[in-house]
Amino acid sequence: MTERFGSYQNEIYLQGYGGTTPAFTTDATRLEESAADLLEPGPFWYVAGAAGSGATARANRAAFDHWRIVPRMLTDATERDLSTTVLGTELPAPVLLAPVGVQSIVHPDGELATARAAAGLRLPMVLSTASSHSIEAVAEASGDGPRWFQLYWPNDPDVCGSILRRAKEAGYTALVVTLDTWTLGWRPADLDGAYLPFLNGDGLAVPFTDPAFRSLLEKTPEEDAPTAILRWISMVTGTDRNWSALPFLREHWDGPILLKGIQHVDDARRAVDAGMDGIIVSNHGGRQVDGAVAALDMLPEIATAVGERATVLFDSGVRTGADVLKALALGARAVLVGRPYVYGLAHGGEDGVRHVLRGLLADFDLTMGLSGHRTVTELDSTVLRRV
Ligand SMILES: Cc1cc2nc3c(=O)[nH]c(=O)nc-3n(C[C@H](O)[C@H](O)[C@H](O)COP(=O)(O)O)c2cc1C
Ligand SMILES: CC(C)CC(=O)C(=O)O
Repeated sequence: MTERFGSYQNEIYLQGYGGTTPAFTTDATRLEESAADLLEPGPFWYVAGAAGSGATARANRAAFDHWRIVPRMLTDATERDLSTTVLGTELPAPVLLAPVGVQSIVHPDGELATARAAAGLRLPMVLSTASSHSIEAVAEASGDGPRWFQLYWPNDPDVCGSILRRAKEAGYTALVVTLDTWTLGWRPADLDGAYLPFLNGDGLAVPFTDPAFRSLLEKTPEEDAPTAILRWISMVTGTDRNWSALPFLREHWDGPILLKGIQHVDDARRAVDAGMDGIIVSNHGGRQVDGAVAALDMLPEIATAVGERATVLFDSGVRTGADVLKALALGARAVLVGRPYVYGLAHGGEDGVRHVLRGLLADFDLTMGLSGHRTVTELDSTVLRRV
């Protein structure tokens, strides 16, 4: 029996006796609205924004509404165990923190605060290559907390090998390789504000602290930031890393590897045939291809095709406990959540991230219990109705 996450509900109600309420909302929609009041337009829209008309970001949310939970009664679900194991990492609940770069644009502590909050809850944080703090600094903040590393894949083998080595040495256990962002999608909100955080030097701590990357530069990033920034951007953009390059990653990483951004069942099969341990069904939160299919709509087909042979994770649009339940019932082993915890970070650093995550876990715990489920292994598509 793991911690009863639902008890956060009682904790909040009891605070009411002392005359206090949560520092900020527990509602996902209002959370985004209040982050808009808090942040400058540039950082807010960088986080909240999406590709093009936002059709895919909206579709990600709408897809959850086509599935409804069918609650069961008198099932003795008072004692629940939400724990699971994902590629050797034990999770108290099937939730990970999605890799989100440049977190210092919403709070100076950025990924350090996120790492502390995640570690306190024993939820894995997936650290982005575009982190505002170094691999090692975030590892230190994470302590003995579970941590994975996300790779934006540099086309220079020495730099790539060096970054992977550092991540491994710093205790990141699984590698997430993001495939859907080999160049940035068309993001009107950022374009209108002419806002791209990297050009201010945000999100470059990983390459700038990397000896192999630094050795390629005539002047250090401290002496000539623009040249270093452009060199890095050119290294991680482009499509010259392809399926046949995957063995390079295997040679340089001795833990599990997952491919993130898989949306087609044939790509899922290909990933597994190439020996990958897992995939993340994701459309990057609708930030890349406007008009792309909702990630949830592809999940059942992909999970059916490869779920026996590899670990299938899911992100893009998860906001509530019901969303977590639905994604698991449709075949995901666990979900990753992105923007909500970043809004929490904006509101209150480490405490803010913790509040958002505890809220999501409590909501999931109560939704599980009230729908009659004691463990996540009980969930399959029969617990849902398509409407
Ligand atoms: C501000 C921001 C930065 C992101 N940076 C990265 C990144 O560096 N690497 C990555 O793989 N995905 C990145 N993502 C995508 C997330 O990992 C995830 O796929 C997406 O946010 C999930 O959708 P959600 O925000 O609807 O939960 C980013 C997303 C946001 C909102
Ligand atoms: C391009 C990245 C560095 C950040 C990202 O993935 C995103 O903004 O969606």
